[in-house]
Amino acid sequence: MYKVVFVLGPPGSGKGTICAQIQENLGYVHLSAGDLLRAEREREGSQFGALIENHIRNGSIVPVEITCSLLEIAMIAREDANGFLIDGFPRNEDNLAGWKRQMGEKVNEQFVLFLSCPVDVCIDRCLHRGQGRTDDNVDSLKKRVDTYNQSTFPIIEHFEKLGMVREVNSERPVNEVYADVVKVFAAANQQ
Ligand SMILES: Nc1ncnc2c1ncn2[C@@H]1O[C@H](COP(=O)(O)OP(=O)(O)OP(=O)(O)O)[C@@H](O)[C@H]1O
Ligand SMILES: Nc1ccn([C@@H]2O[C@H](COP(=O)(O)O)[C@@H](O)[C@H]2O)c(=O)n1
Ligand SMILES: [Mg+2]
Repeated sequence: MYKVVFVLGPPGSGKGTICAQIQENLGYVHLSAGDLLRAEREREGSQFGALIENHIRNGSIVPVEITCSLLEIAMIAREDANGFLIDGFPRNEDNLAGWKRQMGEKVNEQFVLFLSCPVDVCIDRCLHRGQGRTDDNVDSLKKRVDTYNQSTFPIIEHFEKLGMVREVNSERPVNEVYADVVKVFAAANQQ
Protein backbone atom coordinates (compact mmCIF):
# COMPACT_ATOMS: atom_id res chain seq x y z
CA MET A 1 0.00 0.00 0.00
CA TYR A 2 1.23 3.47 -0.85
CA LYS A 3 1.03 6.00 2.00
CA VAL A 4 -0.45 9.22 0.64
CA VAL A 5 -0.98 12.78 1.89
CA PHE A 6 -3.07 15.04 -0.33
CA VAL A 7 -1.96 18.69 -0.33
CA LEU A 8 -4.65 21.18 -1.30
CA GLY A 9 -5.19 24.94 -1.16
CA PRO A 10 -5.80 27.87 -3.51
CA PRO A 11 -3.41 28.57 -6.40
CA GLY A 12 -0.29 30.17 -4.93
CA SER A 13 -1.01 29.08 -1.35
CA GLY A 14 2.47 27.54 -1.17
CA LYS A 15 1.78 23.86 -1.84
CA GLY A 16 4.88 23.32 -3.98
CA THR A 17 7.10 25.32 -1.64
CA ILE A 18 6.07 23.38 1.46
CA CYS A 19 6.09 19.99 -0.30
CA ALA A 20 9.69 20.56 -1.42
CA GLN A 21 10.70 21.10 2.21
CA ILE A 22 8.81 18.04 3.47
CA GLN A 23 10.39 15.93 0.72
CA GLU A 24 13.83 17.20 1.71
CA ASN A 25 13.41 16.61 5.44
CA LEU A 26 10.80 13.90 5.98
CA GLY A 27 11.42 11.49 3.12
CA TYR A 28 8.04 11.76 1.44
CA VAL A 29 8.18 12.00 -2.36
CA HIS A 30 6.54 15.13 -3.78
CA LEU A 31 4.29 14.57 -6.79
CA SER A 32 2.64 17.72 -8.11
CA ALA A 33 -0.28 16.90 -10.43
CA GLY A 34 0.25 20.26 -12.16
CA ASP A 35 3.98 19.57 -12.70
CA LEU A 36 3.21 16.09 -14.08
CA LEU A 37 0.66 17.59 -16.49
CA ARG A 38 3.13 20.29 -17.60
CA ALA A 39 5.77 17.59 -18.22
CA GLU A 40 3.27 15.53 -20.23
CA ARG A 41 2.37 18.67 -22.21
CA GLU A 42 6.06 19.04 -23.16
CA ARG A 43 6.67 15.34 -23.88
CA GLU A 44 7.40 14.71 -27.53
CA GLY A 45 4.75 12.46 -29.04
CA SER A 46 2.18 13.06 -26.31
CA GLN A 47 -1.36 12.96 -27.68
CA PHE A 48 -2.55 15.13 -24.77
CA GLY A 49 -0.29 18.19 -25.13
CA ALA A 50 -2.85 20.55 -26.67
CA LEU A 51 -5.68 19.37 -24.43
CA ILE A 52 -3.57 19.88 -21.31
CA GLU A 53 -2.44 23.37 -22.36
CA ASN A 54 -6.03 24.35 -23.08
CA HIS A 55 -7.12 23.27 -19.59
CA ILE A 56 -4.13 24.94 -17.92
CA ARG A 57 -4.74 28.30 -19.58
CA ASN A 58 -8.43 28.11 -18.72
CA GLY A 59 -7.81 27.00 -15.16
CA SER A 60 -10.07 24.01 -15.79
CA ILE A 61 -9.42 20.44 -14.75
CA VAL A 62 -7.94 17.79 -17.06
CA PRO A 63 -9.91 14.50 -17.21
CA VAL A 64 -8.86 12.26 -14.35
CA GLU A 65 -7.84 9.31 -16.54
CA ILE A 66 -4.87 11.35 -17.75
CA THR A 67 -3.84 12.85 -14.40
CA CYS A 68 -4.33 9.72 -12.33
CA SER A 69 -2.30 7.61 -14.77
CA LEU A 70 0.56 10.14 -14.58
CA LEU A 71 0.41 9.98 -10.79
CA GLU A 72 0.36 6.18 -10.68
CA ILE A 73 3.29 5.89 -13.10
CA ALA A 74 5.27 8.34 -10.93
CA MET A 75 4.39 6.38 -7.79
CA ILE A 76 5.44 3.06 -9.32
CA ALA A 77 8.77 4.65 -10.24
CA ARG A 78 9.36 5.50 -6.56
CA GLU A 79 8.08 2.42 -4.77
CA ASP A 80 10.90 2.83 -2.25
CA ALA A 81 9.30 6.05 -0.93
CA ASN A 82 8.31 6.47 2.70
CA GLY A 83 5.12 8.11 1.45
CA PHE A 84 3.81 10.44 -1.24
CA LEU A 85 2.72 14.07 -1.14
CA ILE A 86 0.10 14.39 -3.83
CA ASP A 87 0.05 18.14 -4.48
CA GLY A 88 -2.98 19.68 -6.22
CA PHE A 89 -5.08 16.54 -6.44
CA PRO A 90 -7.96 15.62 -6.16
CA ARG A 91 -9.24 18.93 -7.52
CA ASN A 92 -12.87 18.08 -8.37
CA GLU A 93 -15.47 15.29 -8.22
CA ASP A 94 -14.10 13.68 -11.39
CA ASN A 95 -10.58 13.57 -9.86
CA LEU A 96 -11.92 12.05 -6.64
CA ALA A 97 -14.06 9.39 -8.34
CA GLY A 98 -11.29 8.42 -10.79
CA TRP A 99 -8.72 8.20 -8.00
CA LYS A 100 -11.00 5.91 -5.97
CA ARG A 101 -11.55 3.68 -9.04
CA GLN A 102 -7.90 3.44 -10.03
CA MET A 103 -6.05 3.79 -6.72
CA GLY A 104 -8.60 3.15 -3.95
CA GLU A 105 -7.34 -0.38 -3.20
CA LYS A 106 -3.67 0.52 -3.53
CA VAL A 107 -3.29 3.45 -1.13
CA ASN A 108 -3.52 4.37 2.50
CA GLU A 109 -4.67 8.01 2.66
CA GLN A 110 -3.09 9.50 5.80
CA PHE A 111 -4.64 12.98 5.83
CA VAL A 112 -5.25 16.09 3.74
CA LEU A 113 -2.95 19.05 4.31
CA PHE A 114 -4.98 22.18 3.59
CA LEU A 115 -2.88 25.31 3.14
CA SER A 116 -5.30 28.18 3.64
CA CYS A 117 -4.47 31.67 2.43
CA PRO A 118 -6.56 34.66 1.30
CA VAL A 119 -7.10 34.70 -2.45
CA ASP A 120 -5.71 38.23 -2.99
CA VAL A 121 -2.41 37.19 -1.34
CA CYS A 122 -2.31 34.02 -3.48
CA ILE A 123 -2.91 35.91 -6.73
CA ASP A 124 -0.18 38.40 -5.90
CA ARG A 125 2.26 35.53 -5.22
CA CYS A 126 1.45 33.85 -8.55
CA LEU A 127 1.85 37.12 -10.47
CA HIS A 128 5.34 37.50 -8.94
CA ARG A 129 6.36 33.82 -9.12
CA GLY A 130 8.59 34.42 -12.14
CA GLN A 131 8.50 30.86 -13.50
CA GLY A 132 6.99 31.83 -16.86
CA ARG A 133 3.90 29.69 -16.35
CA THR A 134 1.28 30.21 -19.06
CA ASP A 135 -1.43 30.45 -16.37
CA ASP A 136 0.25 33.04 -14.11
CA ASN A 137 -1.63 35.96 -15.67
CA VAL A 138 -4.68 37.89 -14.48
CA ASP A 139 -7.15 36.19 -16.86
CA SER A 140 -6.07 32.63 -16.09
CA LEU A 141 -5.80 33.37 -12.37
CA LYS A 142 -9.43 34.55 -12.22
CA LYS A 143 -10.48 31.25 -13.80
CA ARG A 144 -8.21 29.20 -11.53
CA VAL A 145 -9.67 30.88 -8.45
CA ASP A 146 -13.23 30.25 -9.73
CA THR A 147 -12.37 26.57 -10.28
CA TYR A 148 -10.87 26.40 -6.79
CA ASN A 149 -13.99 27.92 -5.19
CA GLN A 150 -16.52 25.94 -7.21
CA SER A 151 -14.82 22.55 -7.56
CA THR A 152 -11.86 22.13 -5.20
CA PHE A 153 -13.12 23.67 -1.98
CA PRO A 154 -16.07 21.21 -1.93
CA ILE A 155 -13.54 18.35 -2.10
CA ILE A 156 -11.76 19.79 0.95
CA GLU A 157 -15.16 19.96 2.68
CA HIS A 158 -15.78 16.33 1.75
CA PHE A 159 -12.51 15.30 3.44
CA GLU A 160 -13.30 17.58 6.39
CA LYS A 161 -16.49 15.61 7.01
CA LEU A 162 -14.32 12.48 7.14
CA GLY A 163 -12.10 14.12 9.79
CA MET A 164 -9.09 13.99 7.47
CA VAL A 165 -8.26 17.70 7.02
CA ARG A 166 -5.30 19.35 8.78
CA GLU A 167 -5.47 23.09 8.06
CA VAL A 168 -2.40 25.32 8.27
CA ASN A 169 -2.55 29.06 7.65
CA SER A 170 -0.06 29.68 4.85
CA GLU A 171 -0.38 33.46 4.74
CA ARG A 172 2.57 33.65 7.15
CA PRO A 173 6.30 33.46 6.34
CA VAL A 174 7.41 30.09 4.93
CA ASN A 175 9.42 29.10 8.02
CA GLU A 176 6.37 29.58 10.26
CA VAL A 177 4.10 27.65 7.91
CA TYR A 178 6.62 24.83 7.64
CA ALA A 179 7.06 24.60 11.43
CA ASP A 180 3.31 23.98 11.81
CA VAL A 181 3.26 21.52 8.92
CA VAL A 182 6.03 19.48 10.57
CA LYS A 183 3.90 19.26 13.73
CA VAL A 184 1.00 17.92 11.65
CA PHE A 185 3.22 15.20 10.16
CA ALA A 186 4.70 14.34 13.56
CA ALA A 187 1.22 13.88 15.03
CA ALA A 188 0.03 11.78 12.09
CA ASN A 189 3.08 9.53 12.17
CA GLN A 190 2.77 8.90 15.92
CA GLN A 191 -0.62 7.24 15.47
N1 LIG B 1 4.48 31.48 2.94
C1 LIG B 1 4.86 32.18 1.85
N2 LIG B 1 5.09 33.50 1.95
C2 LIG B 1 5.45 34.22 0.85
N3 LIG B 1 5.62 33.70 -0.39
C3 LIG B 1 5.40 32.38 -0.53
C4 LIG B 1 5.00 31.56 0.56
N4 LIG B 1 4.85 30.30 0.11
C5 LIG B 1 5.13 30.33 -1.20
N5 LIG B 1 5.47 31.57 -1.59
C6 LIG B 1 5.80 32.02 -2.96
O1 LIG B 1 4.55 32.11 -3.66
C7 LIG B 1 4.67 31.59 -4.97
C8 LIG B 1 3.72 30.41 -5.13
O2 LIG B 1 4.16 29.37 -4.30
P1 LIG B 1 3.99 27.84 -4.74
O3 LIG B 1 4.43 27.68 -6.15
O4 LIG B 1 4.61 27.00 -3.70
O5 LIG B 1 2.39 27.74 -4.64
P2 LIG B 1 1.40 26.59 -5.14
O6 LIG B 1 0.35 26.46 -4.09
O7 LIG B 1 2.16 25.36 -5.49
O8 LIG B 1 0.79 27.27 -6.43
P3 LIG B 1 0.04 26.58 -7.68
O9 LIG B 1 -1.23 26.03 -7.16
O10 LIG B 1 -0.18 27.74 -8.60
O11 LIG B 1 0.98 25.55 -8.23
C9 LIG B 1 6.15 31.23 -5.15
O12 LIG B 1 6.80 32.31 -5.77
C10 LIG B 1 6.65 31.02 -3.72
O13 LIG B 1 8.02 31.32 -3.59
N1 LIG C 1 -5.45 17.63 -10.47
C1 LIG C 1 -5.11 18.59 -11.35
C2 LIG C 1 -4.07 19.47 -11.11
C3 LIG C 1 -3.79 20.46 -12.02
N2 LIG C 1 -4.51 20.54 -13.17
C4 LIG C 1 -4.25 21.59 -14.17
O1 LIG C 1 -2.97 22.16 -14.02
C5 LIG C 1 -3.09 23.54 -13.67
C6 LIG C 1 -1.97 23.96 -12.80
O2 LIG C 1 -2.01 23.25 -11.57
P1 LIG C 1 -1.09 23.70 -10.34
O3 LIG C 1 -1.44 22.82 -9.21
O4 LIG C 1 0.32 23.54 -10.78
O5 LIG C 1 -1.43 25.13 -10.09
C7 LIG C 1 -4.49 23.67 -13.08
O6 LIG C 1 -5.01 24.97 -13.12
C8 LIG C 1 -5.26 22.72 -14.00
O7 LIG C 1 -5.52 23.30 -15.25
C9 LIG C 1 -5.52 19.64 -13.41
O8 LIG C 1 -6.20 19.70 -14.45
N3 LIG C 1 -5.81 18.67 -12.50
MG1 LIG D 1 2.26 24.29 -7.33
